[in-house]
Amino acid sequence: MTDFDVRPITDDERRSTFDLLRRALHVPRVTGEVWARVGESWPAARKFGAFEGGTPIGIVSSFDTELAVPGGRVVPAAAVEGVGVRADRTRRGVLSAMMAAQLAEFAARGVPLAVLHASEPTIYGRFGYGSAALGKTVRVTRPAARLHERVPAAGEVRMLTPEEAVREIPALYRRIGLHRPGMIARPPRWWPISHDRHVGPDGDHLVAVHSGPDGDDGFVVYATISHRSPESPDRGAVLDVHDLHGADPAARAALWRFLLSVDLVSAVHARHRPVDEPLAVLLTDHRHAGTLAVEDDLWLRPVDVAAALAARTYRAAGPVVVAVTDRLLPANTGHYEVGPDGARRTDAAADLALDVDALGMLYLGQWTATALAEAGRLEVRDAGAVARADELFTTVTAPWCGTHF
Ligand SMILES: CC(=O)SCCNC(=O)CCNC(=O)[C@H](O)C(C)(C)COP(=O)(O)OP(=O)(O)OC[C@H]1O[C@@H](n2cnc3c(N)ncnc32)[C@H](O)[C@@H]1OP(=O)(O)O
Repeated sequence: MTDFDVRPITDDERRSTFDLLRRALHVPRVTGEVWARVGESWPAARKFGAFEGGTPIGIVSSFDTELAVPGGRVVPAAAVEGVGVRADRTRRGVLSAMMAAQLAEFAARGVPLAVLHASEPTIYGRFGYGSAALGKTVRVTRPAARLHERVPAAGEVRMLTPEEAVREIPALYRRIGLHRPGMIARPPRWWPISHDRHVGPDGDHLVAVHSGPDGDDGFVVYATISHRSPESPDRGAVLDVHDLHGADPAARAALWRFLLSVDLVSAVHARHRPVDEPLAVLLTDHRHAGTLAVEDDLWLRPVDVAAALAARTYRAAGPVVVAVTDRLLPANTGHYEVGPDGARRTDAAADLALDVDALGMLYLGQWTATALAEAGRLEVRDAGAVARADELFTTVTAPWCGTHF
């Protein structure tokens, strides 16, 4: 049995908790020189540590962001990151205690939704997070893959210098906007660690920007993995896409056209792309764009169920009453009516019942009520309500986060 306290960390505990996290994720501790550069991106704010005496044994962190929800609204959200427990203190409730403290703090601040990317899909369901957006890993083989002649071709692609990439991409990401449910705003502290480090003067990633009729409207960040060897000297490199965003389909197609035009390349590889990105129909031959995997991408937890349900829109269908159970935030447990004119609490009898993590799965439109019912994750009390819930919650565009954190 371990005796530990969970509390917000202090400024003096930033470095030791950062080191603890890196150890939990199996990456080496940073040197003093690196800490001097990245330390500011690990502020004490929004972090709970678990401590034995004064020694940290666990950490959970988050940052404030905004999340696009179905219907186009962008709502405040907490992005959970930096979760780790010291290897000799796992499986004795340390994470559970930190998650409970963090969720209580989100609820006290009135944050409607929390999101995260999970290192393992088995961890977060018990804390009310549901797998809310999937991402696919694609591989487009070269040199045969080419874009169909009808794919619109307008604008120009230009490569940026490392200095330009650091300077220009944050504003371009903001200009592109959060146009898909699941996309999040990237706060200033996200960029040094997740972008500048890769694309800046010491990084090994390349950046290309697309300019359309109204100026810059898309960018791609990618790395080049050389596959040449003495045994196969002619084998081309693989372009590994790290970040690709475009304001509209034409900008995104132009960036793919650019990637497929780079010489001495045998394949373009991209992880965590939207599941409905129409790569196959952009190409003359579907088979040159293979989906290697479809994985959980964004996990979502309604923190304030009433506010979360009211934030998104619903398609036209008869209303349904959903009973939600939330073990960790019991104030959420209750009945909610959801219809084309919005969502609110109700005393009416429930047509459907589910736990808050399953509501997280339904929320961005990734999973249907039918799928959740078939999997036993949604209890059906009125058979007609499942089809109505399918219609209400469905979105035309698949949800996608597109930001690693
Ligand atoms: C958002 C992010 O940052 S993702 C990164 C998450 N971090 C990592 O993966 C780093 C390596 N792993 C770790 O540091 C730890 O194992 C953690 C943080 C995943 C879990 O911490 P723990 O303190 O062991 O969790 P805790 O003891 O509270 O476990 C609660 C329950 O979850 C289960 N659980 C916890 N981690 C896992 C896991 N990796 N796989 C399966 N079950 C797990 C426990 O068995 C326990 O189940 P129970 O309630 O039925 O008994």
